[in-house]
Amino acid sequence: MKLKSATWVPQVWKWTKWRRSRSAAVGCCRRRLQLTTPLSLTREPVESESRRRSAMAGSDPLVARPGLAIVIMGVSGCGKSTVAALLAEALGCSFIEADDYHSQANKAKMSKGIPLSDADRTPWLESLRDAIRDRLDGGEDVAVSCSALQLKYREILRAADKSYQPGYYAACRVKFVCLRASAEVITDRMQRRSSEGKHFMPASLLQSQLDLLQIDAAEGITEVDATMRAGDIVRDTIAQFREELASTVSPCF
Ligand SMILES: Nc1ncnc2c1ncn2[C@@H]1O[C@H](COP(=O)(O)OP(=O)(O)OP(=O)(O)O)[C@@H](O)[C@H]1O
Ligand SMILES: O=C(O)[C@H](O)[C@@H](O)[C@H](O)[C@H](O)CO
Repeated sequence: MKLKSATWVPQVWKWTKWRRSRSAAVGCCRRRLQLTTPLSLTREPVESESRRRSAMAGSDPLVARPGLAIVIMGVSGCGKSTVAALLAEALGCSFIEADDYHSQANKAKMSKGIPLSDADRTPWLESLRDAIRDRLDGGEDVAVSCSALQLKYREILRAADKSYQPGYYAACRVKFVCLRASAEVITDRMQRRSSEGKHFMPASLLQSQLDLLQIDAAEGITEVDATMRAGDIVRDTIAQFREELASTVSPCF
C-alpha cells in the first residue's frame, strides 16, 4: 500500500512522540518502583542478585514475587531451630523462632514438665501467625521454627497468608517441612542440650509431643530425616521451594 506523504509524516511523528512519552513514563515508573518496592528486609545485594537472576531467566525483574514462609516443624529437639536459622541465613531472609513468642507462663509450664494445652497454644500460634503475616505482606520470605504438631495448629499459621482458603494447602504461601527422627535420637539430643543448660524443655515431655504429632496426607508435607546434616536439609528444602521463593540463595549453598 502506498502512503501519501501528507498523511504519513504526521502519523509517524505522532507515533514517535507517543513512544517517547510512553518510554519516559515507563522509565519513571520503573525508577519509582525500584525506590519504593519493599526490599527483602536484609540486604540490597540479595535484591540485586534476585533482579539479575530474574533478568537472566527472562522474567520482568520488577514484578515482585510474594513472600514465602517455610516452617520447619516437628517435636521438641528434632532440630527445628538449628535448621530454620541456617535456612534463613542461606536465603538472606528473617528467622522467626517460635519459642520467643511463648508467654512466661507457657515456658514455666513446660520447664516443670507439664505439656501445653490447646488453650495455652492458641494465643501463641496467633501471635506467630501475625508475625509471619507481617513478613509475607512485605513481600519477604521468612524461615520459621515451630513445632506445629497438629493440623489445627498449622491452619492457624497458614492463615498468615491472607488469601489462604482452608484446605487449599498447595496454594498457601505458608509451607511446612517436618523433621523426623527416632525417640532415642531425639531424647539423646534433648538430654545433652538440657545438661548443657541450653534449653527449658525437658526430655520428659518428648512422648507427649510424639503423641500429638499428626500430619494429614492431603497436606503434602515433606518429611525429612532429622539425622541428616542440617546443611543438607537446608539445601534440599531450598531445592524443593526454589520456584516459590522470592529470595535468592547465598552462594555458599
Ligand atoms: N541435624 C542435626 N544433627 C545433629 N544434631 C543436631 C541436628 N540438628 C540439631 N541438632 C542438635 O540437637 C539439639 C536440638 O536441636 P534444636 O534446638 O535445633 O531442636 P528444636 O527442634 O528446635 O528443639 P525445641 O523445639 O525444643 O526448641 C541441639 O543440641 C542441636 O545442636
Ligand atoms: O507445641 C508445643 O508443645 C510447644 O510449644 C513446644 O513444641 C515448644 O515450643 C518447643 O518445641 C520447645 O522448645
